[in-house]
Amino acid sequence: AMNAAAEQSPFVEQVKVKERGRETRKRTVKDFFFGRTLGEGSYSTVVEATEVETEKIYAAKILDKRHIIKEKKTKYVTIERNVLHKLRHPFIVRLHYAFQDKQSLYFILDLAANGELLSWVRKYGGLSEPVAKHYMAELILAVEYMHQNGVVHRDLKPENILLGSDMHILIADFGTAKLLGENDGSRTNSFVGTAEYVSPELLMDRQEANIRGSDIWALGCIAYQLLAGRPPFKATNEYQTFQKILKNEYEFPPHFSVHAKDFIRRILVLDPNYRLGCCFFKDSDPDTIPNFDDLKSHPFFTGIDWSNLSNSNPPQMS
Ligand SMILES: NC(=O)c1nn(CC2CCNCC2)c2c1CCc1cnc(N=C3C=CCC=C3)nc1-2
Repeated sequence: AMNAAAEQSPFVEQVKVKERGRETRKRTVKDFFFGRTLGEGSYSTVVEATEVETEKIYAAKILDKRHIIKEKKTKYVTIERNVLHKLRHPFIVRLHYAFQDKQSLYFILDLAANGELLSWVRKYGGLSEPVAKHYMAELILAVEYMHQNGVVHRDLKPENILLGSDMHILIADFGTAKLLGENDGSRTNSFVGTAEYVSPELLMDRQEANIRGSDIWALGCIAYQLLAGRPPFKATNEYQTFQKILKNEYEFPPHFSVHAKDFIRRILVLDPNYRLGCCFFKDSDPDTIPNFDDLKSHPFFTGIDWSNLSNSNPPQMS
């Protein structure tokens, strides 16, 4: 043990850090070379970033401080940083470093080298059932983990489901996430996701919406889209799309299997009380740890080895 005086000296601090063996030296902008742009947000840009010392390649999400303050988004950025810091899962982009300079915040994240799942769905005009089933299974494990850690994504869609170099998914963009149980004082959920994936209850009454059920509704829309090549509720404008959602107006293309249709039908139910996977909805005790067993046990997932997904080789896209 060290005496009190020794504890205070900065040198000792360094020694302690080294003893911990984790390389926790604070990174700065100078530690990275920034390359091609991967995506632009309203107040952030995502670029490839190579760590000079290790030559490891990451994705750097660079957020403009002045713009965040001007647009009053500091709360969202704080939530995103806390969520990214908290979540550790093979199917969710990890935050490796966070630092700032005078004008920007930097989140150094896993790079998803194979881009958006959406591009693959578009390329094949919809995926085969074995491939769609595999990716829905990965997505269900990732969303179950998020919900069990009190995080609701709120904007799940194929654009935010990325693919790593190993072709496993990496869920991105927690800029719209909500941390359950944190009463941040905001009564209404001011945020609504992307039109095609918004749940009916969120459209009807934001206050009452159990936003975890909204992530599950989005899973139903994504399952449909992976197989059909397009989302179930799509119209010429947002208002028409919302009408289709509220009237539960969608059809299945002929190639959908009986199990695929049944799985999607049981999720795309207007009343979240009767939606597959929303069992937590009934007992309103907020501390119930949600589990997605009702989703995982559906016959659509026959053949999926739930305990080994992140180690398995994803099926060839087709
Ligand atoms: N908003 C984000 O947090 C974010 N945005 N992107 C790029 C977007 C491009 C448009 N669609 C949504 C994602 C990323 C991240 C997280 C971290 C992240 C990690 N890897 C990639 N990789 C890409 C590779 C090729 C094309 C697009 C993205 N992208 C991101």
